[in-house]
Amino acid sequence: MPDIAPRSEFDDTRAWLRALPALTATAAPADVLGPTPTPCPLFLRWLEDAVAAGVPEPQAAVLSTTEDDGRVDARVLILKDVGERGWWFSGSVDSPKGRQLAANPSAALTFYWAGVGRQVRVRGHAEPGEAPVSARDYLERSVTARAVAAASRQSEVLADPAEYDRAVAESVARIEADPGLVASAWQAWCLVPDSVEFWLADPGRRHQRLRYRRPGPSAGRSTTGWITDVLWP
Ligand SMILES: Cc1cc2nc3c(=O)[nH]c(=O)nc-3n(C[C@H](O)[C@H](O)[C@H](O)COP(=O)(O)O)c2cc1C
Repeated sequence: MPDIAPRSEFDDTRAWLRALPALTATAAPADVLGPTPTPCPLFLRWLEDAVAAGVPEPQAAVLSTTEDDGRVDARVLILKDVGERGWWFSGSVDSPKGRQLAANPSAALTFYWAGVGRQVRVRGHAEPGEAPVSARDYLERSVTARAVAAASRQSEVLADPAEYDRAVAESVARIEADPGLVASAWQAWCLVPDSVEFWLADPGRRHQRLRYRRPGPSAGRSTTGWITDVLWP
């Protein structure tokens, strides 16, 4: 990141924001969008590229969901696994996101890897994973992370911070007494995609976009289950 003058030296916030560099990644190798039969291997290749380029926390993504009244909600979380079935993430069924997904499983995951100038958008529906998958995910967390997950009334108002400390301490004690304990609300979800878009920045603003989508019932011609389209930038 080049040296940028502090915000106070700009006329207004707008001017400061305009001065911040964006899409600074250098051009990618020509074959970087070479399509694979399904989106999963291409995603993994891109994720490997992001890791190799030192992109911080490339496994973090924005999960978008909707509320009952149609309002959109979104938050960052961690990608737990990827395979041909879909993109896995986890959290509490009692959290707002858990309730939103139960009411409407339509969801999207958005990855942005600035260091390599790439974005991936995964859209589809979230399926609750099988109980052993959720249990394994929970048990792989640290004791503290398990205790917080078990104790937390996530996203509710915390009136008294001492209440949090008490609840987590009790939860740690329960886990230490029974290390195999799995919080009943912990859930792994699989975002089963119907569309996955790969977006590649170009220094000359001729960005490249490749979208995979599952054909509708009438199309029925794809051998892999996916159709690819190049999109206008
Ligand atoms: C880098 C990062 C990783 C996170 N990972 C998770 C995660 O894996 N699962 C989760 O439930 N929340 C995770 N969070 C917290 C969520 O962003 C969010 O605050 C929380 O899940 C409550 O969201 P909700 O009220 O929409 O349910 C993470 C936050 C950040 C910034």
